[in-house]
Amino acid sequence: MESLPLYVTSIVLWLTKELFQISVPSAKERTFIAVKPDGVQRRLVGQVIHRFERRGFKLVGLKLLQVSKNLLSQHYCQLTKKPFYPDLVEYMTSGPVVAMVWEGPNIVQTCRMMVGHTNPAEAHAGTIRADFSLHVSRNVVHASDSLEGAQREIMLWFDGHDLLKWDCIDQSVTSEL
Ligand SMILES: Cc1cn([C@H]2C[C@H](O)[C@@H](COP(=O)(O)OP(=O)(O)OP(=O)(O)O)O2)c(=O)[nH]c1=O
Ligand SMILES: Nc1ncnc2c1ncn2[C@@H]1O[C@H](COP(=O)(O)OP(=O)(O)O)[C@@H](O)[C@H]1O
Ligand SMILES: [Mg+2]
Repeated sequence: MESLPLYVTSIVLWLTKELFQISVPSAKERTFIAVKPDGVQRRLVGQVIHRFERRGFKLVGLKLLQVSKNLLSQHYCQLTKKPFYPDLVEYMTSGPVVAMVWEGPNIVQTCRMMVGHTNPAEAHAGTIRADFSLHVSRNVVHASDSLEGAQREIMLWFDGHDLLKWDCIDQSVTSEL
């Protein structure tokens, strides 16, 4: 059987989405991920990146930096009253952090699942925190916990110019959705 012309397929696809109100997750959703100082010290950066790459997500921003207390207080503004906050600041400024922005469908929620519970003792096996850490105060990675949080954190840690728009040539089908 001959296949339908591309424009017919596109119109049918568009009509189907409109008629049935199918919501397709945006392939452009972004999240902020950081390998914390313990992860960098333990040379886990490559393994963390590998997890997101093999899942199929796209890296759009990456830098190694020494975090200032000022940046950290903005990043963790909701935690400043917590009893562990002073230790958290000391830990997060104790050495370099690898800051990243990743892109893909449903990425905020998926990365949270891949990172696992805040406390590694409660994280499921197979998550980054369960596989690489033992204690909540040294839990290797940060991942944004909501879409709004991701947007706020990306703007805080990155200059717009440092985020790259590029096409994964193997993902042209999904990027059209
Ligand atoms: C809740 C809690 C957090 N922390 C530390 C470890 C957490 O990674 C960090 C922030 O806590 P949270 O933001 O509550 O944990 P999180 O899983 O969202 O971690 P992150 O935001 O870094 O992705 O504070 C403690 O040291 N003790 C605690 O009781
Ligand atoms: N009870 C705790 N004791 C020490 N550090 C903590 C504790 N809870 C959270 N943290 C630290 O604060 C970070 C941020 O906390 P939170 O945003 O609540 O969790 P998550 O990192 O999972 O988003 C955690 O990743 C962890 O490093
Ligand atoms: Mg958090």
